Amino acid sequence: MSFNLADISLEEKRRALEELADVKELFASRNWFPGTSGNLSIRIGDFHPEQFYFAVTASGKDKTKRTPEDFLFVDQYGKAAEATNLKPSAETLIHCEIYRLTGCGAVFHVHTVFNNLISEYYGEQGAVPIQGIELIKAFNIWEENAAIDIPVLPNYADIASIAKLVPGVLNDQLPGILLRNHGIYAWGRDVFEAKKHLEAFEFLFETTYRSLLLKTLK
Ligand SMILES: CSC[C@@H](O)[C@@H](O)C(=O)COP(=O)(O)O
Ligand SMILES: [Zn+2]
Repeated sequence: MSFNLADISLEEKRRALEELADVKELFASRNWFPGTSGNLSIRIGDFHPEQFYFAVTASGKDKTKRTPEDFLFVDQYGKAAEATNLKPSAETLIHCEIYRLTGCGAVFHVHTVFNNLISEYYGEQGAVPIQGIELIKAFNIWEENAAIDIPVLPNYADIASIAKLVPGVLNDQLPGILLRNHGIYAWGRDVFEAKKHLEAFEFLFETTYRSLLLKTLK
């Protein structure tokens, strides 16, 4: 089995780029890309763990702007799958690993104040424990008073070293991983689901932060 980027219809590629541009614009309006941080991707075409393609944000761009040079297509190794001067996100290998292991359709990464503070607070522990908050249902976990543990990985400078740790912490039930003092990776079947998951994680981080602070006032 082998296929090329050229085998995927222009219509599907155009739709993926438009969806990415729209969600990028929305997240930018929430100040979710401070200082050019963050990266987004959408998978296109067929999926086989050993071969797939996705559109990803180009590295180092001002992600609050909409330009013709915002995205490029890469393969399962994170290498450009077309002739381009653009460089894929420096963190593309983490997207590759998440796609390879989950077969999901979209991966979103943002740096926010709340996800950074919470990742450091629980960094040593290696996971953020959250229980009994309604929005856990956004992850399709419906039991009453459900408890989740959001994994926190060390923020190595070498992205390949972080990517190697992903299989060890991946949990079928939970579409997200924090990098310590860095940000969150959230994913889903498609853009709608990945966005829903990312929003739920951010809500849970903010709630956890504020509730820890409230407890100090007792
Ligand atoms: C400029 S700070 C952010 C980067 O170091 C990185 O963490 C990030 O999220 C964006 O990198 P990029 O290569 O633009 O995808
Ligand atoms: Zn980042």
